[in-house]
Amino acid sequence: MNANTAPDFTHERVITATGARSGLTIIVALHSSVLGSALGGCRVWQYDSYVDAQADALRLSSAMTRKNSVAGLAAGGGKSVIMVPRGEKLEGERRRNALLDLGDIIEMLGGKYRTAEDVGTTEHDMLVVREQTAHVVGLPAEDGGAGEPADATALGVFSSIAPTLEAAFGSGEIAGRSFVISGLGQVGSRLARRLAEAGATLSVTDIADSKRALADELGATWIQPADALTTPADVFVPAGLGGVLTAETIPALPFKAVVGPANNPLGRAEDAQLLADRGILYAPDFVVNAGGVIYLEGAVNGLSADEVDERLVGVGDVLRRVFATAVEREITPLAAAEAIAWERIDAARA
Ligand SMILES: NC(=O)c1ccc[n+]([C@@H]2O[C@H](COP(=O)([O-])OP(=O)(O)OC[C@H]3O[C@@H](n4cnc5c(N)ncnc54)[C@H](O)[C@@H]3O)[C@@H](O)[C@H]2O)c1
Repeated sequence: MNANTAPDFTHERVITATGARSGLTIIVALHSSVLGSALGGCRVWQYDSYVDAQADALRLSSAMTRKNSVAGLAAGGGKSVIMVPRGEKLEGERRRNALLDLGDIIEMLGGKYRTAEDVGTTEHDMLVVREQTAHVVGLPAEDGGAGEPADATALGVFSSIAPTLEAAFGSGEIAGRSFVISGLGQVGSRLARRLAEAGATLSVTDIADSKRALADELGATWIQPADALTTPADVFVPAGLGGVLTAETIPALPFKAVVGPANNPLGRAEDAQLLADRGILYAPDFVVNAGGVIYLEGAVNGLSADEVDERLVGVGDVLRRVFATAVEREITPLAAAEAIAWERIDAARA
């Protein structure tokens, strides 16, 4: 995880606490509630220090503000992190205690922040959080919740592929295009299936060797994780963790476009310009991976499955607008997406 440099602090409120039951460091970062109650998942992850965990929470929560704004949701941005000591797996009673502690902290914010599952947490974890606070979404379907949003996220990313290909190659045709997918988790695996069905040529990898089975099933080429950024392809799909596209890796990237679900795949925002200088089209993460929050907000607001699907397919139209704005204003797609996000928030503030 790329958490070496502190992100800008523009947050409404951040609570960093030692969980009363678990003894673990828990961070709840409310970045903005201007557009409505903030929505952003809870990450359970190992960090070297609480400073790294806090930096990650700050970065992820401000990205949620932009994501929810660009997606047109009446929701602000926030995120929570439960820091797991190196070498420890958060399981059993300690996991339950940490999630109860998280619920207590979320409750302190009085509904200005709602959590959901994210990397390292599941819908069943959210049931535990709900014991302490009502401000949680994405509960299991059998408990009346919306369930895991990974399908929706994968559909939103898939809807972003054709606009990316159109902008990079002049045609949105997926069949015959080559992709490297790094990360075959909940979203990456579903996306890989959709791309394979659409006739893409896939090279895939994951740090979990067990994912090779999916590669075999889809007729994809399995590559080593270390080769993900150097295996030639039309498109790179970051679907693991963030911080992989940096001043060190960008000069040698053998791709024409980057589009994928991973949050914060760039080391720094400035790296968007390095990609543009190399003629590599970057589809901003928080635009293309908004499917999960679109789905969760849709469930909260009682939309039908068809209405939600329509909005998920609409992620592609939002991305087309981002690319068009970038061309019009002669800025990177990332800067264009930021501008669209902030214009909406500024208008709501005015
Ligand atoms: N799940 C969602 O609905 C959702 C929504 C928005 C954004 N995202 C983002 O998309 C990304 C993937 O989410 P997910 O829910 O599929 O998570 P996941 O934990 O299910 O999958 C991540 C996968 O990446 C693999 N991985 C980790 N480091 C890797 C590396 N260096 N090289 C190759 N593989 C690596 C892991 O082994 C795992 O299989 C994350 O960045 C997440 O924040 C997910």
